[in-house]
Amino acid sequence: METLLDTYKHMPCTTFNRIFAVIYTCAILTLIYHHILTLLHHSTTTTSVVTTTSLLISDLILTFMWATTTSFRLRPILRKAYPENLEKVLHKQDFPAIDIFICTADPYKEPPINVVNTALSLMAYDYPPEKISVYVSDDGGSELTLFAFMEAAKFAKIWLPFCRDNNIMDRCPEAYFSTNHHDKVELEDDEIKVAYESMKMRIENAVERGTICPEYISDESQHHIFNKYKTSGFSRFSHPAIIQVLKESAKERDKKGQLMPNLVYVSREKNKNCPHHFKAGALNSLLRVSGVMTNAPIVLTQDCDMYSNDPQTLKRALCYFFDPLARPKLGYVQFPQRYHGLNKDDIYGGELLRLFVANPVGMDGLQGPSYVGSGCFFHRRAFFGEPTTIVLPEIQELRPDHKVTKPITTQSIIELAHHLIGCNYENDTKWGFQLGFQYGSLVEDYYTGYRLQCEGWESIFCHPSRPAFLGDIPISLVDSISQTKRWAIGLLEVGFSKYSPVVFGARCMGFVMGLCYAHYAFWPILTIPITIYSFLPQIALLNGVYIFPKVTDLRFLLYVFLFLGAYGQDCYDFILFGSTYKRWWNDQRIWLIRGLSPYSFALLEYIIKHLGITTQGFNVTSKVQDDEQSKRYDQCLMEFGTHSPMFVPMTTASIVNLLAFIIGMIRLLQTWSLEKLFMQLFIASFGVLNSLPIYDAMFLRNDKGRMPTKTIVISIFFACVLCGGASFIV
Ligand SMILES: O=c1ccn([C@@H]2O[C@H](COP(=O)(O)OP(=O)(O)O[C@H]3O[C@H](CO)[C@@H](O)[C@H](O)[C@H]3O)[C@@H](O)[C@H]2O)c(=O)[nH]1
Ligand SMILES: [Mn+2]
Repeated sequence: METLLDTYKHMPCTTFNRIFAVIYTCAILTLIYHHILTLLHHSTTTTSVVTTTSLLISDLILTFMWATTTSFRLRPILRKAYPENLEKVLHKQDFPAIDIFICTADPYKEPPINVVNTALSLMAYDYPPEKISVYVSDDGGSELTLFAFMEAAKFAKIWLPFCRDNNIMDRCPEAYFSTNHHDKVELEDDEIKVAYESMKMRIENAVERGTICPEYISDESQHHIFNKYKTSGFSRFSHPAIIQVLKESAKERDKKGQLMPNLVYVSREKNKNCPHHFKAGALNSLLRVSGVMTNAPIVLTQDCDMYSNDPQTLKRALCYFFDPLARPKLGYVQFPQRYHGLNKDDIYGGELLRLFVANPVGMDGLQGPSYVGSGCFFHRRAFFGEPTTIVLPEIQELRPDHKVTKPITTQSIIELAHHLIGCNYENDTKWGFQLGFQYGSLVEDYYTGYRLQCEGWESIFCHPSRPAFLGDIPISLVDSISQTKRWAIGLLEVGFSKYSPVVFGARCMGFVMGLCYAHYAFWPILTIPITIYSFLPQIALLNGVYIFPKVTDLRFLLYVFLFLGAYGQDCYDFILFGSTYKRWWNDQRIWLIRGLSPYSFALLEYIIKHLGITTQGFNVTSKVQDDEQSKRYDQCLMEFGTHSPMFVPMTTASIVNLLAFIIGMIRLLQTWSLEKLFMQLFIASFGVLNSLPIYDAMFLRNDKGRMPTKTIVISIFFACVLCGGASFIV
């Protein structure tokens, strides 16, 4: 299909994917059939009943996950937008206004200078500046963040005209100054660099001291604002609402006399007795504040570390909003999350290629991709009910079609805005349920996108070759798996709710879309098959029990096909979407690690929560880079450092696999017969191969990121208990 603004085409692999899916399904059914036969007719001892049942359960779960993955492969499409044609369709004065939301939550984990960089890169979009409003939500309630943005407001005056006049691509100052190829613009460049460095120095200095140097505060009004943060009892968990308009488009011009975007700082009221719903709560506050101030029809949500890497992105997104043929009920346009600073082989699988690229391409051919929290342009209207029936907010000023006529600094507007972000404002309203971003899951992004699509909204995946946004990735193992754990808990909350994708979702959106969403919702149950396959065959081998068919058995070929088929197709996807073999290998390893640790912990915590014992918070991922740690990350070393219970399952598994491998090899040398041994020995060897970086961290390295002795001791203990305990039972 082709229009002036965009085109799309089906991926050539579609036919192959569909045929392969049919063949693979037959193979799976045969295997399951054999498991059941074995269970009914050949399981005579308790051990064999237990092992066969475990394998049956594992394979059923793997089958389910395979089916959900396949739903992404049935109709993948690739799109292309032509932002250069936008003005042929739409006069410049008719370009819509946009409200950009940036969330930050902790000045020590999310350095304000980085948040400022993100904001500047977005303010500098190639777009009429007076139509852009940037709203920053500070859930950290910190004057350090406010101070950083006051500085940014000043710096923007020279940065925006500089980018515009020289047509700069890297509009994030930090990214611009850390590359060296800016030839033409040297003189001005130096001057701006000095201004940037001095701003950076002041902001970092303030963060380091934890307070703002008096000489940085230029006037009385600023003093007055910062005093708000010094009142007694003020903390990030308990403080009044603070809104500060740092730049008002209508009043201020940049150094070259052009209009500038609005820039508004918002820190919603917090109170220990009021649930604040983490990021979803912050975003709903911004929806309301921006509603009364500017009420732009287009809204962009952005994580604080995700800076813009391409000034055309907004126009690119608008291509879809203004193409009536693209999607009639378009609710949002999602760009993938991409990252800067990944190490060469991406040791923690931080690229998340499947999650952020391959799967969305697949969903794009259906009803559209899920929402991933950042880099997503929404129709404001999508937050107010189904495409055909609007859900009205409690006050007229918040309606998506309300026209704002007064300047944003009007006293009555400022007062109303403060009121709208009070702790108790949302009580007895529809916010978080029928209006705005959804509450009730730690992955508010996934859940919100899901519910929007259930309501009938469609979405589009936009994946230009130059990344639209670039963000930070966790560079230590514990950060990476803690993030996965938080996601997993959030996903379970959706998976086992009354809105579960397998039932509710499939009914609203159709079976295949339901399966796509179910793929994520039930991610964490992968822990069951992965844990069983990481321990059971190995422990059985150690005890001389053989639980798989012999090499000469036909069923052996079935296993070979199933294994190679799944791994092969996964690898093929990786290469197809432009990654490398090594990255794929690391990704499949981290898949195993996630199955062993974060998923199992998530499942456990989810259950504990449902017994009403505790609740989980949103543990913000650290975006601070420790130099030594960064160096090890760049060398692709796995970072352990300090003990975490989450390291134990993976380490225990690596020890058990090593033992099984050694004993298996000894048995092989003694008997020279591979027939019965082969499959279990193969699985153990595969485990060992995957555990190489773990052995390295345990025994060979002596840098600070090596595995702590405590983890080693605990893991060895568990390994002994497992192997010893099993031999006792057998
Ligand atoms: O109470 C909170 C907690 C977090 N945040 C912000 O949410 C964003 C994402 O937090 P981060 O720690 O970076 O989480 P990630 O796991 O890296 O983020 C992914 O997963 C989140 C859901 O768990 C989504 O919200 C994000 O958009 C998505 O990028 C950041 O800008 C935070 O400042 C808040 O504003 N308030
Ligand atoms: Mn993040």
